[in-house]
This record gives sequence, C-alpha cells and structure tokens, in this order.
Amino acid sequence: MRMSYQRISVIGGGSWGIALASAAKRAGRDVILWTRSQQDADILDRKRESSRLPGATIDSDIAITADLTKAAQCDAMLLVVPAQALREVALSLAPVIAPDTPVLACAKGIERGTRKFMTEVIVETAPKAAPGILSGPSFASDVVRGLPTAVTLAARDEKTASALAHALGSATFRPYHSTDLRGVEIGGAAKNVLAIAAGIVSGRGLGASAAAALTTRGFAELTRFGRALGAKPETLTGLSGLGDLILTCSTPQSRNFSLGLALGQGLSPLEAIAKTSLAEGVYTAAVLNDMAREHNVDMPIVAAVADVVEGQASVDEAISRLLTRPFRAEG
Ligand SMILES: NC(=O)C1=CN([C@@H]2O[C@H](COP(=O)(O)OP(=O)(O)OC[C@H]3O[C@@H](n4cnc5c(N)ncnc54)[C@H](O)[C@@H]3O)[C@@H](O)[C@H]2O)C=CC1
Ligand SMILES: O=C(CO)COP(=O)(O)O
Repeated sequence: MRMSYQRISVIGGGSWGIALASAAKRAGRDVILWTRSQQDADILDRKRESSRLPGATIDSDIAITADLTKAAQCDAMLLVVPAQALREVALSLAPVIAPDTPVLACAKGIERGTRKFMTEVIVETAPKAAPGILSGPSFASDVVRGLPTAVTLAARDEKTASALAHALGSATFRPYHSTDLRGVEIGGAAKNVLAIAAGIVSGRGLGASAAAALTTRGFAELTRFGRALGAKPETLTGLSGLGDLILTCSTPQSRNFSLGLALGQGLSPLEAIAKTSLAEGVYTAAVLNDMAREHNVDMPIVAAVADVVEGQASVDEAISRLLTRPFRAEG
C-alpha cells in the first residue's frame, strides 16, 4: 500500500477541480489538472484563470493536460466531474490507472438510473482502484482564494485516509479523515436537495423562522436516511453532513440554494435550471426520494423538492403539503 501521495491528479477542470488543484498545490504536492478537451486545457494553460472562478489565478506549477494516460501517472486521484458524469470518466480511467491508487470522488450526488453512490460507481468501473470520498462545507471560490475550509476525507482504511488528509491538507484546507464512505456521500448528496428547499423558503419570503425549521427538519431527514443505510452518527453530524447542510442552506452563494430561490420567486423548473450553473440537487432529488421510499424512510422535504423540480407539483402545492402534515413527536 502506497503511503506517500506526492503526485496528485485532479480530473475535471471546473470550479471545484481548479479549487482542489490549488489546495493540493498549496499543500506542496505536484499537481496535474485534467480537462476533457484539448481546447479547455490550452485556454486554461495560457490564461491561468477561469470564467467559473473570477479573480482567481491558477498556479503556473499546476500542469494542465487533456491526456488521461498522462493524468493517470499519479499517487492519488481526485474525480471532480458532475455526479452523473462520474461513471463515464471512471470507465475511461480504469485501464490506465495503477492498481491500488486512491481515487477520491469529489462530486456530490447519486447516480440516476442505477441508484448508486459515487464510491459504488468507482468500485464498479475501476475495481482495482482504492475508492474514497472528499466532501464538506467548501465553496470553490473560498478554497481557491485560500480562505479557511474544513472537509471530511474518507477511505476504506484509516491509514490511507489519514495519509491522504496529510497530503492534501494545509493551514487553510483542513481535511478530517474518516472510514465512513457511505456516511460522507449521503451527506453531500442529500444536502443539495435540502438546499433547494431552503432557497425556495427564501424566494417565497417565508421568513427566518421557517428557514431554521426547514434546515432542522431537513437534517432530521438526512439523519434518518443515513442511519437506515448504515452511516455513522458522527459523520452525519460532522462536516460532510450537518456542516455542509448549514452552509448550503444559508446563502445564495450555493447554486442549489440559488436555484431554489429562483423557484420560490416564481420561475419554472426549466427557467430556474437554465439560469443556474450546475445544481446537483436537481438530478439527485428524484433518485433520493425513490431510495427513501425503498428503505421506508420518511423524507417529506426531499419528496416535495423532487415533485417541484420534476414538474409534478407547484411550489405552493409543495409548501401546503408540508405545512398540513399531521403533528407528531419530534425525531
Ligand atoms: N463548486 C463548488 O463550490 C463545489 C462543487 N462540488 C461538487 O463538485 C462537482 C463538480 O462541480 P463543479 O466543479 O462546481 O462544476 P463545474 O460545472 O464548474 O465543472 C464541471 C467540470 O466537469 C466537466 N465535465 C462535465 N461533464 C463531463 C464529462 N462527461 N466528462 C468529463 N468532464 C466532464 C466540465 O467540462 C467541467 O470542467 C459537483 O458534484 C459539485 O457538487 C463540491 C464542493 C464544492
Ligand atoms: O457543495 C458545495 C459547498 O460545500 C457547493 O454548493 P453548490 O453546489 O450548491 O454551489
């Protein structure tokens, strides 16, 4: 088992990929950033900035390539493409990556159709890799500027998780290690759906008390679902669960919150999606709702968001449904 992770490859040249590449560089690693087209690689390499992260500069020592075989020459890899694209990218990587290389999913979502979590997709597509996940309250625009951030980094065994956290960590980017892959990926996937609900509350002008109630009851749903699927309680109350839920339910800086805000202000789902860049909760809502039903977990807020984004209910119908639920014991 390799325990020195000097060469880090970041697969995905979007905002989170660039931010994580910058964090790894700041931690003293040799970093390769892979983008899906040669044209993207050339532009990023020449300009050393991206329209997705205005004002940020990409360190000149970060190598940028569109060659996957070159990017696979690494000690650990971060997969930073949208959740629904992770399978396609991991499949291309599988033949070129060395056995036992840690491959950390950095996307937040559940695969539609298969109902698989991100590390399950890695296990299926690249079975020789060592799967892991990195998730937590962290906006790319904060991380790229070197503002203090803390995340959870999970791998199957503690030594690997700890060594990776040391390799990527610095004073301003602080990964806490864990072996609870499932708990970490549930938090990241569920909070995006709940953040859409929080945005709707804000966009509809329902008030700060309703916002606090929504986030708290949303956390109850996330916890119920996590427990049913074997997550550890401390993961759900940690950075990748409660921490990320608090962040994304509290500010339009979150794309999921801002999509909800647009829905709450009266835009249709199609208009809101067109107006916002990647909001993963849109793609996770229905699959999370289906999985909750399958596992007999009550997730009324998630069901309401799924119905709204899939066009099955209006915002007002969804709100009314939630507010007229029977009174019950807290829990
Ligand atoms: N932006 C942020 O602050 C954070 C984002 N994340 C997560 O990171 C993931 C990626 O998000 P962002 O980087 O923000 O999105 P983005 O939209 O800025 O970038 C996505 C990147 O993936 C590439 N891509 C899309 N489909 C692809 C495919 N089929 N094959 C190869 N590359 C493909 C795009 O070209 C783009 O470079 C999401 O799951 C998001 O939830 C997690 C934490 C923070
Ligand atoms: O995951 C994130 C912060 O932790 C980013 O949130 P959004 O995808 O909603 O912008």
